[in-house]
Amino acid sequence: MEKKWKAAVITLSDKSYAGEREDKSGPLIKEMLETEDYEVTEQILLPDEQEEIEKCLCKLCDEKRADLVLTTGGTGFSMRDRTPEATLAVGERQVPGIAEAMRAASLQITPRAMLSRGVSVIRKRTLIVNLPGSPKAVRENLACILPALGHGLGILSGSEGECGNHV
Ligand SMILES: Nc1ncnc2c1ncn2[C@@H]1O[C@H](COP(=O)(O)OP(=O)(O)OP(=O)(O)O)[C@@H](O)[C@H]1O
Ligand SMILES: Nc1nc2c(c(=O)[nH]1)N[C@H]1C(S)=C(S)[C@@H](COP(=O)(O)O)O[C@H]1N2
Repeated sequence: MEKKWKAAVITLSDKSYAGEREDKSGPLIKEMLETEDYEVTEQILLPDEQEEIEKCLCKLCDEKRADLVLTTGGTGFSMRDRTPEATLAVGERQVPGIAEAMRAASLQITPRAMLSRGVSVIRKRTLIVNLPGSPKAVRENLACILPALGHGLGILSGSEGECGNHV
């Protein structure tokens, strides 16, 4: 059956891009999305280069018209971590609640959750969400937001009008 949402996944990792470490986080996101109502149409691996990240995000939103773009990696304190800056640069509207929810849930697991600077924004009809880099963090953060994403994507795409008080 055709999936409802078109999703793209970008891994930001200098090591994986250089072939020094297998990217496990991008494929994990794809697997988690595909157990739900998402088709992952693009899976991309990039180094932590802000300009490249911005170009890629714009292309996925403006040309490919993805409903959802999930990034993994580059949200920490390392000097080359620029994913939030690139995301904010292309975003038209901020969605702070998604990052707030992920950090709140993750803080129940590890105090290091506060070290992720990840953000979430809307550009045109696409929602972009930054996830941290490790597969463990990806699993925990994505599990936290997945139950609410579909409703937001429905409103963004115009296929769902009202915001009812569903649990
Ligand atoms: N894409 C990934 N695939 C598998 N493991 C990852 C990935 N990204 C991060 N990790 C794991 O999470 C740990 C911490 O993530 P962090 O983003 O600091 O990695 P890093 O190796 O410094 O990043 P980079 O690849 O950009 O140099 C890494 O040491 C690695 O074990
Ligand atoms: N749920 C959850 N969130 C997490 C973690 C984790 O293990 N679980 N790791 C944290 C750590 S150690 C860091 S440094 C930040 C940033 O990760 P990044 O630099 O790989 O993007 O995410 C944090 N968020």
